[in-house]
Amino acid sequence: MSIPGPDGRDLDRIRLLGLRAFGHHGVLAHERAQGQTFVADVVLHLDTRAAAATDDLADTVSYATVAEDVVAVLGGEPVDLLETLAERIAAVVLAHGVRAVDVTVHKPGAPLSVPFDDVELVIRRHADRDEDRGARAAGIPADDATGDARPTGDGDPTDDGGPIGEAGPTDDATGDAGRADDRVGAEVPGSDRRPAGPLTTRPAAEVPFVLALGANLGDAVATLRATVAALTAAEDVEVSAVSPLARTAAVLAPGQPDQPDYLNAVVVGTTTLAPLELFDLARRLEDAHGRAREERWGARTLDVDVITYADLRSDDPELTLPHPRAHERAFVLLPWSQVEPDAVLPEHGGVAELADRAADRSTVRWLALDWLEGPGEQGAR
Ligand SMILES: Nc1ncnc2c1ncn2[C@@H]1O[C@H](COP(=O)(O)OP(=O)(O)OP(=O)(O)O)[C@@H](O)[C@H]1O
Ligand SMILES: Nc1nc2c(c(=O)[nH]1)N=C(CO)CN2
Repeated sequence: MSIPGPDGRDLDRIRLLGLRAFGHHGVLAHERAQGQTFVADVVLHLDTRAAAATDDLADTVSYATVAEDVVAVLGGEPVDLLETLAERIAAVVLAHGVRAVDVTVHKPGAPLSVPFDDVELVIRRHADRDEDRGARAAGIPADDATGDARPTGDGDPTDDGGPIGEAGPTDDATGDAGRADDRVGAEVPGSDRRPAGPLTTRPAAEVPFVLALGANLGDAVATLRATVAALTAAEDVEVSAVSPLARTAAVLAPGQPDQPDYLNAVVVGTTTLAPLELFDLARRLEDAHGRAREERWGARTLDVDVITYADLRSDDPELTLPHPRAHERAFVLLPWSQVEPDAVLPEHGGVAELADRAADRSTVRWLALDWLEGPGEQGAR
């Protein structure tokens, strides 16, 4: 069934049917141990008119890449429920920039005691900002969302109380006008639901960003690889470099129980997404890999932090820029300095020098330079 687009006309659909992979999902021990074939049908709802006019793949979604991402979830980290599997598939597909997706997950080998042909779960998910925010509100404890639970002295953004996108030291008295070239782009559709401002404004031209990835639960290498692949495939995002993979001791709050080592990497690139759109993409990728948000600095399947977006400064607790703790984290600074040796973190200084001074510097060990391909190390510990 078609869905109306923003102009009221029906969206088009790309249907990928019978995508399959051998997976280990299920509640029962033998399902986890032996595995079985899982099948997915995905229907992408999008407007294909621009691509039809230009005949250019860049104006639509590459169904081949979507298919690879879906199969990676089917054959990836085991989950108990078809519901979880379908939700993860929806999240990786939405990360490609389609407006909505229908996901049908089939489990023809389900452990039933009666004859049957198939078990199917069908879900529809929208890339609608209200719904994104609803899901986020449901998944994140209030403390976490406001930053209130952060220890004192680590840059709690709520202490600063400044306005969104407060002008930084590089800006003159004209504030945002000082960055006019970067900030005059279109408002994000639906941004009326968030206060209009620099965080919801798309740049007129591509701007640089830095993302930090971390994982210390599950098959961390596979998760990080899939995340880089999804970022590379994402609409309006150009990945220009990915750092070597580092193995790092978990940096914990005082008294926090020990955790497995992390695998960390940094992705740099350019984007025409608004800052909060880039942040939402990061959140969707975390959700796609089953990120739980129960404990601050808890062990996690995937963390994607926005470290910098152009030269934007923001004191908004939802998206503080630059990331308020990046300057003291060797697990961010060292990988970043590997791909951008001369990078500077506004207000703090050269990234390579900051890395050398960071308290966790000695715990960072390089695992692999070419970790995006090949067998890699399985898991963080
Ligand atoms: N630059 C940023 N990147 C990612 N999250 C941010 C940023 N600025 C503020 N936040 C907010 O921080 C909150 C906690 O995010 P997250 O769960 O990723 O934290 P964490 O990884 O446990 O800790 P840390 O923020 O110290 O890395 C979220 O509500 C998010 O909106
Ligand atoms: N080594 C390491 N430690 C952490 C990390 C991380 O990515 N790597 N992330 C945290 C919260 O974002 C807390 N501690």
